[in-house]
Order: sequence, then C-alpha cells, then structure tokens
Amino acid sequence: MAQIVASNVQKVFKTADREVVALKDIDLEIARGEFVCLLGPSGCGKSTLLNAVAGFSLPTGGVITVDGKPVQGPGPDRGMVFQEYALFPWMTVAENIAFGLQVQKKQKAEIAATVSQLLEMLNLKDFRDRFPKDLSGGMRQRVAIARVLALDSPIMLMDEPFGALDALTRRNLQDELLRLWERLGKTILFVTHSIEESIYLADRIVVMTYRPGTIKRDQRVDIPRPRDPSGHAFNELKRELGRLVMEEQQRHADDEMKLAAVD
Ligand SMILES: Nc1ncnc2c1ncn2[C@@H]1O[C@H](COP(=O)(O)OP(=O)(O)OP(=O)(O)O)[C@@H](O)[C@H]1O
Repeated sequence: MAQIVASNVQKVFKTADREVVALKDIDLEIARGEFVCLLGPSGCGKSTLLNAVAGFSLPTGGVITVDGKPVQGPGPDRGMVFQEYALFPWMTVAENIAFGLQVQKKQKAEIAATVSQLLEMLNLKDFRDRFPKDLSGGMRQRVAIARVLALDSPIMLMDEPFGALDALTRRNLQDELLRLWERLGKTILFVTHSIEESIYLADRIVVMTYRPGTIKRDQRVDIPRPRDPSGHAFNELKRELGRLVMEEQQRHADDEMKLAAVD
C-alpha cells in the first residue's frame, strides 16, 4: 500500500476579487521510502500540495491519506524542512536539534545521545555551540535537517530547501541528503523548480501545470546513482523536462501579461 495517497485533491484560494484554483484533480501515490520531487515554475501549486500533505493547509476537495489515515493537520509522522532555515536564533546548534525532543518530553540521556548522533551524521560536531547567525547558509540548512531527523518522522517534506544556497554548497547538501535517505529509508517529498536538482535526486519527478495546478507528467528516473549531470541519459531527460516546464512558464508569463493589462 502506498504511504501517501492524494485522491482527487483540489485547492481553491478565494481572495476579495477572484478565485485561484491552485490544485485540481491531483491523484498521486507515494510508496514508503520513495524520493519524489514536485517540479514546476513558480505558482503551479507545488508548495500548496506539500502544505496539504503536511496538514498546514487542507485541501478544499478530495482527500490525502498517510498510512491510510486522512490528513487533518500536522503530525509527528511528517517533518518539514523549509527554504528559510527555521531555526531559533537564541539557541545553539545543539539546542536547536534537541528542541523537538524536549517538547516530546524525552529523557535527557536519550536527547543527548540523539543530538550527538545527528551532529556526527551531519558533520556539525565542531559547530554544536554556535548560534545560527554565526553559520553559513549551508550549515544552517544542515541544522534544519538534523532538527527534523531528530523527531524520526518516517516522512520528510522539503520545500525548496537548497534554493538559497550557492551551487557548490547545494550539490554537497544534495549528496548528503541522498546519503541520509539511503541510510535511514525515509520517504521524501521535495519541492524544487530546478530541473537538474530533481533529476539528480528523485526516483520520480511529478511535473505540475500552472493554474490550475494539475499533474502534467509523472516521470520515473531510472538513471543509476550517483547520477552524472553531464551524462547522456541525464541530459536527455533534462531536455524533455525542460520542454514541459517551459510550456508552463510561458502560461505563467501570459497570465501575468493579461493581469497587467487589466490593472
Ligand atoms: N494564501 C493564498 N491566497 C491566495 N492565493 C494563493 C495563496 N497561496 C497560494 N496562492 C496561489 O496559488 C497558486 C499556487 O501557489 P504555490 O505557492 O503553491 O505555488 P508554487 O508552485 O509553490 O510556487 P513557488 O515556487 O513560487 O513557491 C499561485 O497562483 C498562488 O498565487
């Protein structure tokens, strides 16, 4: 049985002067341990779908289930990593990682052991007593990932987590994430608008359309890992997905022109 199932999911946002159909007829199944990327240009509903799976903002139609249970709000089975490193600035790295476990009232010794293990796993040992402001963007995002891993959720939801990082740091963290995913067997749903990032990471890439947000292509990636971005199969797929994404980008641009004309 699939772990995450979206059935006929719709999401309509109503604003003062119009309605935006952010998601329409979304049917998607994600198996336990699968790495799935949601890909598409800005405004095609990627974050809306991720937030619906997270339970932050529920669909206006259809249903999403996790392990057979309808999602009605956030839960400990789903951890979220955002683009903006949502760390507490007044806590050290170690305290940030420990925070969720303290909220869960775990034993002190257990918290200490988990924190040490995660500091080690994410190469953060030398930074345990630093504050977020003294860390680079990449380091902060490592802490954000460690913080979610501390809660041991079987599902990780990631909203453009590496979008603000420079290319080299981004590749490092992508490799790190793949290593963790292979080691820990998590299910990952990862939002990106980078075609290359999606091909580098995912088992499956779900390409979305712009307004309404529907599934344009559900693409399996069979290229063996580690994937070589200069390889033939990688570039073939990049070209094909690039074509699909460009079509939606163009619809976005046309829409903006129309709106500008009305204003
Ligand atoms: N709270 C809201 N109220 C009204 N419209 C919204 C709201 N949130 C999102 N939308 C609209 O829904 C559509 C989908 O937005 P969403 O943020 O999910 O897209 P996205 O693909 O994640 O884009 P980005 O890559 O820019 O984050 C957009 O047209 C957006 O303007």
